[in-house]
Amino acid sequence: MSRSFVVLGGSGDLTGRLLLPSLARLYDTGVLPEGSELLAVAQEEWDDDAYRSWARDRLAAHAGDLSRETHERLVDRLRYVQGDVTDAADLRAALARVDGEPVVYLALPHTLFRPTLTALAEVGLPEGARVVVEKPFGADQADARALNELLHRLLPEEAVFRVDHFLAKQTVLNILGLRFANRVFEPIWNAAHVERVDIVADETLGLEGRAGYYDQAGALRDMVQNHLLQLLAIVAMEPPLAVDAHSLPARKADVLRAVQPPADVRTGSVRGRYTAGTAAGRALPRYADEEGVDPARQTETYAEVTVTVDNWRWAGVPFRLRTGKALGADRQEIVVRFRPVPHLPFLDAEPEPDLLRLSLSPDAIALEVNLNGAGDPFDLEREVLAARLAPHDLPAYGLLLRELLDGDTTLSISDVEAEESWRIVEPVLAAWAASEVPLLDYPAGSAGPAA
Ligand SMILES: NC(=O)C1=CN([C@@H]2O[C@H](COP(=O)(O)OP(=O)(O)OC[C@H]3O[C@@H](n4cnc5c(N)ncnc54)[C@H](OP(=O)(O)O)[C@@H]3O)[C@@H](O)[C@H]2O)C=CC1
Ligand SMILES: O=C1O[C@H](COP(=O)(O)O)[C@@H](O)[C@H](O)[C@H]1O
Repeated sequence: MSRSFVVLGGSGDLTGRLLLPSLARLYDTGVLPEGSELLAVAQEEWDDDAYRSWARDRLAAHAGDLSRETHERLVDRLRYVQGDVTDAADLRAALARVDGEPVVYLALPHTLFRPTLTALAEVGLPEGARVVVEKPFGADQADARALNELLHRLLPEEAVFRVDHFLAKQTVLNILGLRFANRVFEPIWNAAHVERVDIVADETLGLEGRAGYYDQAGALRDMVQNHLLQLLAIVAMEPPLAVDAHSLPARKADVLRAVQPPADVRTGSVRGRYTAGTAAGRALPRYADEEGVDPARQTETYAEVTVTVDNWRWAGVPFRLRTGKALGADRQEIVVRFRPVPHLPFLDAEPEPDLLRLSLSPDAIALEVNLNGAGDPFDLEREVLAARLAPHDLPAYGLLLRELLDGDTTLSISDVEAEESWRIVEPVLAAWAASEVPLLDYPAGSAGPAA
């Protein structure tokens, strides 16, 4: 049976920049069955033609490498319904327009997940339906629990897909290969050999017109609660029995249960907000002056939190999670820093620690080591053993949508993981809301707030 997508929030940035280009690619590669359609729901007063015209623009901007014919094949299958997704009558009318087993995709601001699922529960879903929920999964742990209860009333857990597109990034999937398909890393992948781990997602992008969502989320909810903790989970988890829907989410859930927030949030976290400046050659206004921002909300655009993983393998190793918008350079990487050797047989040498850099953009893996240099064989020099990863056929969202169509939840976030991730960040959110940690300014284009 063909599957049709009902995208709630089908006129948003996520849909235009990531979902439509990925769907076009899936049509192109024959993964998406010919009869599949996409029904977008949003509040704009558009008809099908107006929506198709918007979609054409988005595809031209974000899927320029695909042919016009491929764009048009998708555009022909797009339809639009104006409605309020929190209103049961509007949802019923939208669902009545699609045949078969729908995939209902909540491409919405997180504050709308609960009212939307409540309305969806009132309407009910046909047998075989699937529901996809974007990140952040709610606003806090209580909200996540309520969302899980609503979802479980509607569907079995196997039909729920909590998306975190970082899991489908090439380097992240390669961490599984690196760790579990090689003999060399796993014996040293523990507190005896690893001194610290840094997980960084710095962006030069600013708000980019997303105030409606971002100003209520902030950097901690937007990136740390989900993407960065998922990266930590993949780096720190125990070996899964198999890379499948049973083992992978279960091992990630285990390690997330062991993660502890900073003992003192005042010293274990930093929050900041950008002021006017130039990032990646673009002049950006103060965040507080961006359209749609309420400065009184004190929304942070930079977040840094150091957590520990209190289990046998990682006791005492700090994991620093850092992300920010409007920074001086794009940098997405995990850096594993190894401890010094127990005895150095080279006199007067003070070598840097070995570093394993897992870069998510570009997708690359590099091991920085100390080797004997040119000339004097007793001098040490820094060398980098590097590999660029072979490109995947599909971008992260394409891969996730393919998994979703196959009904494979290996890369979905489980109900337990979603709630545990909130447990970890909640003390930080509470301390920040109580102004226990100052909101530091940093100029757009800089390296971030001075810690
Ligand atoms: N943008 C990105 O880069 C990424 C976003 N995400 C996640 O995707 C989700 C959506 O983000 P994004 O697309 O950026 O947000 P946007 O603010 O760009 O889009 C929100 C969408 O929701 C619609 N909407 C809002 N309220 C209602 C309502 N009551 N009824 C019907 N439609 C409504 C808006 O339509 P209208 O304006 O007509 O109301 C719009 O289509 C978030 O959870 C975000 O975390 C995840 C990864 C990347
Ligand atoms: O989920 C999100 O991720 C993007 C960064 O993802 P990338 O794949 O473009 O690196 C971030 O810009 C956005 O704020 C956040 O919602």
